[in-house]
Formats: sequence, C-alpha cells, structure tokens
Amino acid sequence: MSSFSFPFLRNLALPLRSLSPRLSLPLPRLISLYLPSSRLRFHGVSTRLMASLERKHRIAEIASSIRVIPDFPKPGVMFQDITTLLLDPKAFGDAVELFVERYRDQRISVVAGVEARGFIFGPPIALAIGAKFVPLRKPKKLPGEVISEEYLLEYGADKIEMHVGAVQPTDRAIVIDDLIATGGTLRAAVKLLERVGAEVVECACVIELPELKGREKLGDIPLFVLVNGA
Ligand SMILES: O=P(O)(O)OC[C@H]1O[C@H](OP(=O)(O)OP(=O)(O)O)[C@H](O)[C@@H]1O
Ligand SMILES: Nc1ncnc2[nH]cnc12
Repeated sequence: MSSFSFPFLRNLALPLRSLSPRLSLPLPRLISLYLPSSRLRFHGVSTRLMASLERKHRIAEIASSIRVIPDFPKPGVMFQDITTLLLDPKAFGDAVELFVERYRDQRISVVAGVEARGFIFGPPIALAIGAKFVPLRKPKKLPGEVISEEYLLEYGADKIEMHVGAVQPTDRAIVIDDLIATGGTLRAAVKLLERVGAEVVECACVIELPELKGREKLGDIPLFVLVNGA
C-alpha cells in the first residue's frame, strides 16, 4: 500500500515539490521531514489498519476458494475440499505466505507435514523459513525404521509414522495440515515429535472445524488456523 493512497499525503505532495524543487530526496522522505509528529503517528496507525484490512481480505479470499462437498466421503460429513484453493495461485500463495509470516522469525527447524494434504502446504513453508520438511506418513510407506502412532478420525481410524533420525531432540517443530476436525491426527503427530524429544512450538492448519473441538485434544500446544469451516 503506497503512502499516496492516503489523501492527506497526496495533498501534501504537490506543495512540497514546489517548496523544495532542488531537493533530490524521495518524496516519502521529504514528507516525513515536513510532517508534524502527530500526523506521522496517524500515518503509522493508518498503515497498520490498512495491513490488517489487507490480511482480512486475503483470508476471506482463501475461505471463499475452498469448496464444501456435503456427504463426502460418507453421509453427514461436510467435506472441505482444498483442491479448489490450489487452483487459485493468489489464494494458495497467500495461505503459504500467512504461515511464513508467522513462523519466519521463530527459529523453527522442522516443519512436519501430515499425509496427504499437509504435504501440499508444508514444503513451501519449510523452504521459505529455512527449516527441514519431515513427512508424517500413513502406515508402510516409509522405507526406513519408523515410530508410529494410532488415532481415531471423524470417519474411521488410522496410523501415522515418522522416520527415526529425521528429527532430533534439539529441533523446534511446527506441524502443518490442511484441516483439524476431531484433532486426532494432529495429536498423533505431536506425540511422534515429542517422543523423539523435539519441542512442538505450534500446530497450524488452513481450516478448523470448531464444532468438533479438535484443539482441545492438543492440550498445551497452540493451534493457528486461517479459516473456520462449516
Ligand atoms: O482432526 P482429525 O479428525 O484427525 O482429521 C483431520 C485429518 O483428516 C484429513 O485427512 P485424512 O485422514 O482424510 O487423510 P488424507 O489427507 O490422506 O485424505 C485431514 O487432511 C487431516 O489430516
Ligand atoms: N470435514 C472434513 N473435510 C475435509 N477433510 C476432513 N478430515 C476430517 N474431516 C474432514
């Protein structure tokens, strides 16, 4: 958002240019020299407000790009389909960017992604923040020695596995998935990481289904989500 989106700055620009024709300072710098401090404070608040509105707009676009399919894969489930989000590069990029903004300066060394849809969001986040990506896979997919955790789902039971040696006790990890429903999957992921001594800083999902109260299963581990699903 340029400073000149704010009308009072736009109005100030013309007289300043004529007052200081020989000054070769960039216009924003020129304005900051002339503006009273109260105006600067106002400008700071406006910039924060614009950033917050911009963030809300990006989140609304992400939410509207997710398709909801009733009764899939079984009656009564409102399936949150993120494949339509992936078809929209702006919304997909914004989703990744919002996670990157949150974790960039938190010394995260591991991004653990849950199969299958955590494999879509996890790797670009890991690359952007300079962390390793660790896949948490469904049973019998990983070729090396594994540890595993079983869990219950909204529609069935499952198990996830992690390679022994992929995560060290010194690692600071986040767990990424597309969605939290009952929370069983993320709880199993957290348990895997904690069993090898890593610190789990937070779990992060694009979508939360708040009615299923999944975040309560995570205990003390914070959960960060972008949107609520129906
Ligand atoms: O909070 P929970 O109740 O544990 O459910 C959330 C999990 O369910 C979905 O995956 P699913 O198990 O359907 O596997 P898939 O991604 O391989 O389709 C989703 O991607 C999460 O991983
Ligand atoms: N309602 C839902 N939509 C998409 N994935 C899910 N995983 C568990 N519940 C789900």
